[in-house]
Amino acid sequence: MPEQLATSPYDALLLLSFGGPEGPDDVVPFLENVTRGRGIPKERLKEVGKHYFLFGGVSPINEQNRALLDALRKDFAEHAVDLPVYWGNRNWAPYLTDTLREMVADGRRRIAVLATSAYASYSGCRQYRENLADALATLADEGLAVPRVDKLRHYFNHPGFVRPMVDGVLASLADLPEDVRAGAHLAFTTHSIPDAAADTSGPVEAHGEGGAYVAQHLDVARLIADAVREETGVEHPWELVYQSRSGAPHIPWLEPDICDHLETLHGAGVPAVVMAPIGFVSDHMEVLYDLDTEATAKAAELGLPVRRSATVGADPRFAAAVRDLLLERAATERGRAVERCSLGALGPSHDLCPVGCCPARAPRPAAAGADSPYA
Ligand SMILES: CC1=C(CCC(=O)O)c2cc3nc(cc4[nH]c(cc5[nH]c(cc1n2)c(C)c5CCC(=O)O)c(CCC(=O)O)c4C)C(CCC(=O)O)=C3C
Ligand SMILES: [Fe+2]
Repeated sequence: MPEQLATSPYDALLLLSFGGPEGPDDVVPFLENVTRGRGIPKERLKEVGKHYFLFGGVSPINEQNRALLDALRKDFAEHAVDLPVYWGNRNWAPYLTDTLREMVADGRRRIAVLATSAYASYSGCRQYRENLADALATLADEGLAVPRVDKLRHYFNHPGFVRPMVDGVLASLADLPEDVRAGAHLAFTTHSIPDAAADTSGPVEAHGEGGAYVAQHLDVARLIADAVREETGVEHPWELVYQSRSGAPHIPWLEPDICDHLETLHGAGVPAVVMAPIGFVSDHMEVLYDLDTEATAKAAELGLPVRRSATVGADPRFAAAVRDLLLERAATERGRAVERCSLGALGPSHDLCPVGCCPARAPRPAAAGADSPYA
């Protein structure tokens, strides 16, 4: 096998995701799983439950992950990457712990993990690492062999993540009525998180206002806006805005919200907006409800033409990026110098989250980082 295709030391890839309900009876238990110990107001939970019921109690996220699994297996098969791909979720079946148990039963000892979250932050990175640590602790309690898990680096600035979104924004612009197209703004959106979580996101050196979370999103937004300008010859003004806020109103979260932003733009005479959900890997419920339903209704009320651009989902270029990240990390673990592909100003992210990266409010064990209790 040629050196660049060697997947050693890994014997499996694990797709680690959020999970979502697959029918009306799943919605409440799913929300209980998501919010356990997180202090989200009851009213907010009732509201979010309604979003799911509006779609028959089914989140699209699981189907999207199944499509991504297919895309990964196809890509690996076509490129002679002989590695089994598994799937486990934080909040719904197939649960992470069950998948890891199955992987151990299959003899997997060294696992590369791809999380369906591209950026730094407690919710997008450390929380997944805590879930991995909890699952490994359960395996250890059951007397099972504890596999080693390595989380692949953040891919927000990998071309296989950015380029499909550039195409998505171009398609949305092309879909706008011609008379408003040239004046359209690009509203890049991501999940709002508490200001305090943003400010401490990423390695300690990146802490400060907005932290790595905001800096990484700004870098991606700029990359996409630049590529769109190159392609269309039109300079579309852009902003990074937020969506899906939860938590108590007196706690500051990242702003402005997309709906307020649409109102501001409309008030300023902007003729059209493309909403580009760069914070998300697939068109899951946060996209379908918060953008396609709520923000789109807001825009209709204002008489503002909007389009929402696609996330990467199961794009073959994203699957190829995952292969690239996997082979890059495998080579690194074998002690080889390897090219680390990235676009933009920030450079490739670290492999191992350092101590103090994206801290939790209440410290808990987290796997796959410099402070991991596991080898
Ligand atoms: C940064 C981030 C991402 C992106 C990174 C990643 O993808 O991981 C993300 C993704 C997602 N968030 C999702 C769903 C939910 N998130 C919630 C709550 C929260 N999210 C937060 C942050 C994030 N969330 C935060 C700071 C909270 C507050 C509570 C807490 O500190 O934990 C709640 C509770 C109710 C509510 O308050 O909305 C729900 C139902 C789904 C599934 C969608 C589907 O079903 O299709 C996905 C992909
Ligand atoms: Fe969330």
